[in-house]
Amino acid sequence: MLDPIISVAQLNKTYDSGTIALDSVDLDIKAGEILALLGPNGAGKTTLISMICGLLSHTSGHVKVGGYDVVADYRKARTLIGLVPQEVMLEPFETVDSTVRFSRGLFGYPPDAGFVETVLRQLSLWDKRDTQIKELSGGMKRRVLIAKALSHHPKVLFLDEPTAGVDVELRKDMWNVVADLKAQGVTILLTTHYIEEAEAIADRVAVIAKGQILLVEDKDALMKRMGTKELHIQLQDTITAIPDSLHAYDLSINDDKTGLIYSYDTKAERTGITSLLSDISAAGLVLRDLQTAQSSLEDIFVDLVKD
Ligand SMILES: Nc1ncnc2c1ncn2[C@@H]1O[C@H](COP(=O)(O)OP(=O)(O)OP(=O)(O)O)[C@@H](O)[C@H]1O
Repeated sequence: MLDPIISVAQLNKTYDSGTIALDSVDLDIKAGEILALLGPNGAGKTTLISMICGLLSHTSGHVKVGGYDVVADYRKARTLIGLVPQEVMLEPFETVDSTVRFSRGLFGYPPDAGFVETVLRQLSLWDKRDTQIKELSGGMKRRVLIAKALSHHPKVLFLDEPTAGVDVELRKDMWNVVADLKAQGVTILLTTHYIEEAEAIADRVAVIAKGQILLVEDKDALMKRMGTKELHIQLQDTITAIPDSLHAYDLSINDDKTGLIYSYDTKAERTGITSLLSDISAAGLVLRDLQTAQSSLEDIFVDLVKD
């Protein structure tokens, strides 16, 4: 990989309690990509993000952001990073506008009303600029967290569960915001429990469980490699046993015994569907309906972490 913007090497974290939260983690993130970090509760996602952001000390290993070591060159590395934390931490009596302006100042940037307006408009917060934080809905507060993180022109944005507790409409809005940021060249690392979120917006997917990275792969390639497709064949009459003449096919009877499910590999030269359908009719079974179903990233994820 050419010059990753984030480079994590052999990172370990053992908390004082003895919990091993990260176990030899290696992870490179390319500039401009959206990487979704998926993992069950307690997998180590927040620990990893906090360590990349230099907020938490590590037991051993190295993390570089934009070429700067997050411990030795903390300040330089931190200026490149925008962090949207999982928990909403905002001053309730401040307005949206002052929250974002203040955060920009903290990073040493001079006031720039035009830039702040652009950020607020991008996040559909412009109309709320004079509203106090305490009067905003939960979803709007999350947007303010993003605006705050963007106030100092970060090159890398960390979104820790950006849409937790947000309704479906706002979630899709947020996905558009993330797509806009990517178009501007911002690298994004996002953690999420909504796997359809990763499926919708990520370029690559990393799966972490028990502090270990199980896989990092291009999302489309992963779905192609691990995904299977099913053909659901509804029959005119109920079926209790698969006819002998169909035993060569990977078939099962569906739960309500009204049809067959055929699993096939989309990458194989032949799916076998044509011959299956003619063999079904030769076996005296009458078709009523056909449907295909593709396994989702969620199915793949569950498969990966079930052990
Ligand atoms: N400050 C701490 N002290 C001791 N153990 C901790 C601390 N913070 C986290 N842990 C433990 O480290 C492990 C990883 O936690 P972490 O919060 O990184 O997981 P996560 O993947 O972000 O989980 P979630 O999806 O629930 O947010 C867990 O076993 C957790 O209990």
